[in-house]
Amino acid sequence: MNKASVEKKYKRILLKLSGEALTGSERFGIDPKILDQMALEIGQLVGIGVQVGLVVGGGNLFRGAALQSAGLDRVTGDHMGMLATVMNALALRDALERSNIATQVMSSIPMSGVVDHYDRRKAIRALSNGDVVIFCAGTGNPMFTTDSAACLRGIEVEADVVLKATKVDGVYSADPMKDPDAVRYDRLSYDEVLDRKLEVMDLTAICLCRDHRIPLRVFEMEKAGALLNIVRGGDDGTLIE
Ligand SMILES: Nc1ncnc2c1ncn2[C@@H]1O[C@H](COP(=O)(O)OP(=O)(O)O)[C@@H](O)[C@H]1O
Ligand SMILES: O=c1ccn([C@@H]2O[C@H](COP(=O)(O)OP(=O)(O)O)[C@@H](O)[C@H]2O)c(=O)[nH]1
Repeated sequence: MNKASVEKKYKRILLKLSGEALTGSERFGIDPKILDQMALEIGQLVGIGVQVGLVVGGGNLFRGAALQSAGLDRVTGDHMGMLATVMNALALRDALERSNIATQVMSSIPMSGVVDHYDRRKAIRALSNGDVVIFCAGTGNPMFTTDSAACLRGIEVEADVVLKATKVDGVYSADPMKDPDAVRYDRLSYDEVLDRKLEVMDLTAICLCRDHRIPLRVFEMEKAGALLNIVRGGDDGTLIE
């Protein structure tokens, strides 16, 4: 089958995977079964010629805010959080390469001998060649999140959309994990998310997407086939644009 002939809505995507999604049935760390499942789903996209950039979180290992609550200095905690995303990226690359998917890891924090340093032009070239590129170490700066890093890298590499894979199946009027009466939206404008302070993503990330007019879709990672369906034009989750 000719990859180019497969109908798809997006040619280049930036997929954000939360660190917590990697824990699967475990309480902490990385569940290898989840990695293999993700490699399978990402492989389906590569198989139809979609260019995939990935940003991976670190919340399954460390979060700066949580470390601060435990008494650590916030900036030190954020550095630990960013290093956690590098570990997740290495694990994800391993799973992708075991599935014969060519993958490059680029870190915002230089880490010679372990992963490449982020270089926008090299990233675009790798994506154009069909390699999966995993962007790790967030933005490289404390006080930010990997959601913001995903939107930033998505804008920089000129992705058609940012897809945020998460635990819930879209954006709701309130946190659906806490409020059983919360109502799910199919579509929202950036300003509606900001004005209603819908907390599914941090507001910096939403502002970046609004200012650079890149659409954003929030969807449930555990729903099998959702990712492929979205790339082919399906409407799983909530579209923010
Ligand atoms: N309005 C909302 N709509 C959807 N999810 C929301 C909303 N407000 C808060 N959330 C929460 O945001 C979480 C998604 O954020 P995510 O970044 O994947 O998780 P975390 O911040 O734990 O890493 C969901 O699990 C959900 O409980
Ligand atoms: O640009 C960034 C991105 C991440 N982090 C730190 O890395 C942690 C892990 O990232 P995040 O919480 O976004 O991961 P996720 O919730 O997606 O698993 C954060 O809590 C921050 O401490 C940071 O300091 N700067």
